[in-house]
Amino acid sequence: MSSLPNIATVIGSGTMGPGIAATLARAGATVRLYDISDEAIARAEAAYGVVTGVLEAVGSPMVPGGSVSFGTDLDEALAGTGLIIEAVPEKLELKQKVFADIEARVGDDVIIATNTSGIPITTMAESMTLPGRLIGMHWSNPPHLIPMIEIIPGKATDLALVDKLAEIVKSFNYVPVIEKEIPGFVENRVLYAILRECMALLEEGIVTPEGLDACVKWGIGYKLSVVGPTRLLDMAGLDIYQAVSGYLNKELDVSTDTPQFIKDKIAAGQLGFKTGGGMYEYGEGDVDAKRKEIITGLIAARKTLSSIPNV
Ligand SMILES: NC(=O)c1ccc[n+]([C@@H]2O[C@H](COP(=O)([O-])OP(=O)(O)OC[C@H]3O[C@@H](n4cnc5c(N)ncnc54)[C@H](O)[C@@H]3O)[C@@H](O)[C@H]2O)c1
Ligand SMILES: Cc1ncc(C=O)c(C(=O)O)c1O
Repeated sequence: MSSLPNIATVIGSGTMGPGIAATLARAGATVRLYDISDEAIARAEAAYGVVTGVLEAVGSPMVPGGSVSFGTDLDEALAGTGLIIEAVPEKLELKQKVFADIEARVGDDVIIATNTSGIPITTMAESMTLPGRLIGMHWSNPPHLIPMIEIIPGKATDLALVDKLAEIVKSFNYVPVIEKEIPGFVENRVLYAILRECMALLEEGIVTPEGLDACVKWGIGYKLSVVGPTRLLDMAGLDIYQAVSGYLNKELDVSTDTPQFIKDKIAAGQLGFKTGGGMYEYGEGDVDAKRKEIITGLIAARKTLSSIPNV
């Protein structure tokens, strides 16, 4: 019998919610996707066919009986649910308000998982009636394509939930990575270390955005998609790592704030795909075309990576 609850609820239907909902439905769950915004729900409904097409394309096994329903009624979304995944914007107070609204409506045994990118679970759980039921379940974007989920218990989390959630994650053929709590968790600590250096290199004019993307894609992304950073050190030689890190680590960017040129772009309304401009400019139809290229590339890469051994 699958460990995935029969009914699951996803709270927040923005970038992450719809892909999470579709993945759980594909694994056989009756999923309720909830948002406060009618537009967000309408967008998710309109895009649902594309998302399920992607799951089909990567050969994600389909357990019959799964479905997604879309709505803005929280009581309906939570009725009979066994697993709630919160995916609302990354704001502590908002998430805590959502947990309070949920706790007022569900039984004590319902698991509440949060897709926070890195706010400590312990902090988020402080306002909860039953803090032991909150656990970090960090999906990577796009969630219906990246088959790995970080699982992070907070200080108050009931430890039985860790194994339970890991079994749920395995039930839809994703890899659970269980971690100790630390701000940003593991994936975003590594990603943001890379992004900090990348943004500093751009700000200093050391390389163009196109050059940076090519260098990181081939020099780092391609290799790390096959070997992982730990094995990479064996491949390079620990002596080489010592020699290079000895002079290079002290040169790397250590700034603690978001770079000014990114703040300026945000102030000018340049947020990326969602506003039609960000690090690059996009003309009519360019965003849709880029999204398609990215999804096509991720499907092809996932098929290839799934067919070779873990190194
Ligand atoms: N975008 C990413 O790449 C990514 C990856 C992994 C994790 N995350 C994390 O997942 C969470 C969601 O991120 P996102 O990118 O999908 O955000 P988003 O801004 O794209 O979507 C959030 C959705 O939540 C809805 N919402 C706001 N308040 C709500 C409420 N009270 N109840 C229900 N819905 C509400 C909004 O209407 C919106 O549709 C964040 O914590 C984020 O850090 C994001
Ligand atoms: C820039 C960025 N920030 C956060 C996350 C996830 O929490 C992602 C991602 O999953 O890709 C990201 O790209």
